[in-house]
Amino acid sequence: MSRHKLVKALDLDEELDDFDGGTEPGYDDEVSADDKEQLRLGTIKVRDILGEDAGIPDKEIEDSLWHYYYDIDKTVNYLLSQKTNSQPKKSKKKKAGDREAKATDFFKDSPWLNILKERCGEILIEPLYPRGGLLGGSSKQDGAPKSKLAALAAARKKKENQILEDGQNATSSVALLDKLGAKSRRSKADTRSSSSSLNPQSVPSGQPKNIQTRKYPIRKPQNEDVSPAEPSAEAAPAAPGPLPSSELEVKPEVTPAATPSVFARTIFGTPAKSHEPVFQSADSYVSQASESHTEFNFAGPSPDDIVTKAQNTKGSAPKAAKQLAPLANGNKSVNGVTQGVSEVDIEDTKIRGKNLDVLAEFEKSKPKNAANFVVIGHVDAGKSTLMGRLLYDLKVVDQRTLDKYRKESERLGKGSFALAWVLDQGTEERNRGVTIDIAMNKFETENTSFTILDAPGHRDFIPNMIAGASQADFAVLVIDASTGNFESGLKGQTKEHALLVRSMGVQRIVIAINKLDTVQWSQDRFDEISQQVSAFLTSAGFLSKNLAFVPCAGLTGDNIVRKADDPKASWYLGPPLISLLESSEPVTRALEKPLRLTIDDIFRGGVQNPLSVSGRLDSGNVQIGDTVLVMPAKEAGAIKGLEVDSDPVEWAVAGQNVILHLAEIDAKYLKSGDVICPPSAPIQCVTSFKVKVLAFEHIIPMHCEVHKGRLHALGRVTQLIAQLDKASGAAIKGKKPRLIKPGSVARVVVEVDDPVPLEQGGRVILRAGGETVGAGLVE
Ligand SMILES: Nc1nc2c(ncn2[C@@H]2O[C@H](COP(=O)(O)OP(=O)(O)OP(=O)(O)O)[C@@H](O)[C@H]2O)c(=O)[nH]1
Repeated sequence: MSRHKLVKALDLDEELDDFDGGTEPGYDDEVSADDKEQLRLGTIKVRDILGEDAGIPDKEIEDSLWHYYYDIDKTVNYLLSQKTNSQPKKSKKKKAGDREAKATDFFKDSPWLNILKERCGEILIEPLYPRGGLLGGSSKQDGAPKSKLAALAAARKKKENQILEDGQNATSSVALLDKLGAKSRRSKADTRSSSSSLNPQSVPSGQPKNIQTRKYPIRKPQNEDVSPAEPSAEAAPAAPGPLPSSELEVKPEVTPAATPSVFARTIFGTPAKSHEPVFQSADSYVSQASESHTEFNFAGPSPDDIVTKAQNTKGSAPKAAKQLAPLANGNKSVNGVTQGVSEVDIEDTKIRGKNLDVLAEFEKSKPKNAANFVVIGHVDAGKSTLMGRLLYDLKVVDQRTLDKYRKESERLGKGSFALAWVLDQGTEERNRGVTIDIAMNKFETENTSFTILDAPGHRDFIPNMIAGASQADFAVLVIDASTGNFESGLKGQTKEHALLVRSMGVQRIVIAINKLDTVQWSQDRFDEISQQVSAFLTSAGFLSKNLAFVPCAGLTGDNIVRKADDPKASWYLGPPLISLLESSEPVTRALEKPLRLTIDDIFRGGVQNPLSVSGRLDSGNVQIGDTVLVMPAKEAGAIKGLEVDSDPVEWAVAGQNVILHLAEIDAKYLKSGDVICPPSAPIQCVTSFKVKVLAFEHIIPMHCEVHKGRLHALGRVTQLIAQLDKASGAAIKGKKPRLIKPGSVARVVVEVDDPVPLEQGGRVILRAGGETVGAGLVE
């Protein structure tokens, strides 16, 4: 029997939300009747395999069954190895070796007890940018740069000051910066297609307007199948600079990292390799930058450094942002962090905003309904194709672009992926025919402004899927209806994705039963799949009224934006997918709460904006001129510019996807997953927290990864405080639990190595050994 049981009857609202915890921890540790029966049946099966004369007492068999969660094969293997090892030993050395083998054998199926040290690093997703001072790496100690790359940056800055003192003219550097092609990383798709061959009358009343698309960069998580991209840090030794290359940090080979960005390549001198730019229109940018970097003198200050410095000097603006007091004596407590923040006197920013009443402005603006939806489902269910079709039929993507994709994909022998290429823009994604990271695209209908978050279906990229789902208001679950594929998908990521989005608070889900062309639009097949999926989703905590099913074929466009053409589909009288999307409820915005923005991406927003971050405003509001705090670095900075959906604006409110152009803060204090908040109401950073967790797998004290949006932290479940009653949420009295079974709810303590910004009510996902083991609410 596998340990990986399916989780049934999980009503997360009931189990996680609707109770305020029990009184005292406790758990009835006695073996339940169910367990006893499993042990009895298991013992019979093990005896059958081992034979009656094996000479192993029942107790030993039961212990092994208990350890292996009743897995017969593992139990038999273990008992056989025990038996072999208990033979008389020939020598002392052999004895020691046997003991070691026995222990290794015993734990070989317990991944959390057998994690190689180097794998601990592997399970984190590397940010797109190289860490260590230039970008990323928000944690710092005693104000000193952490890595040698940071030292390289510091040395460069020192030299830059020298040059400025010598009266070097910054103007030429601006020109050089222009030459380096510091363009916006965003690509705007052609919003007005004139040449679409599709039937324009078929587009429903909700015609798209003012449509923009944006592709997020590819992050690359651990994945054995994917040929590892060149780790970003590897580029460092090649870069000339004050430090000898041997002294620079080189990441271990086991840590696959994202391909260096154009910016990183420019700075570090790594030649652009097989990876194409992430954005549609960035080809010229890459070649320009690649050419330029060869002429750039790395020993001197970077053009941006010079420009920024010159700007600061000109405006006689002293550094407004201050480094906040480090944690006193390494005190890692929540209070320590908060106190550290409150003790710091943050100077007012020199950037002058209009000091608007943002909430009043928001009310005045009569905002359009906005919704983010995440597209989830098993690998190859047709998610990207479906979204590509949606964008094409809505004329977000024009005919010429699609023809180009068709030609290129056919050349690679992947002609059927042409529509998926609208979203999958990374070279590796296209070569392999799989989505690796969230692709973000926008489109508007008459009533609503939508943001699509196309998630990868492959199990190796679940962390990226989690990042996308954390920003979603509702989900579109895509199911491959073709023979055999629905069944394998259900066992695979269909269920896991659905459980994950529910755990992250998503309540509404549109189910696109896709590829119905492959089963001749069989109504029976549609009904069979709808019933099974509906049963699972309601058991996972979705209300029936929040489920909507549509039979469709992304490849042909039937029932996506227009009704199906195929006469075999005439039995379906309901609306196409676009109408179901449009019926989504308006987003509830946490306008009154303090500002919280989890950083999704950090990039160079252009010549005027050397440091920009993107993300969704979880709560509160911001405006130009605001001073903000970045946690956990505890660094303050100022907002010098703002964009909402790629348009420059004065202010932004919760629920909007924004780009903040920052000033008076160094990029080295920022990384994906960090939180931007007001200095007056900073988010707490913790190294230990209690979680009310719903177990997807067995949970014992074990190593795990903590995921919250783009935040990933290595940690451990250190205590199982109590198992909780699923109905009342009260702690079950008795001894502390030894393990939490799948489907149970428990209160556990999780510790992480470095402080992470987390607050009560935050939803986290716990993963271990590449599996999602639980989801919970931070208490
Ligand atoms: N016959 C048929 N094939 C489809 C349909 N939709 C997608 N496909 C094919 O299914 C394959 C996978 O499509 P993708 O869109 O890449 O699937 P995906 O779910 O985005 O894949 P990942 O993001 O990598 O998980 C491609 O070959 C598509 O052409 C459909 O409606 N009918």
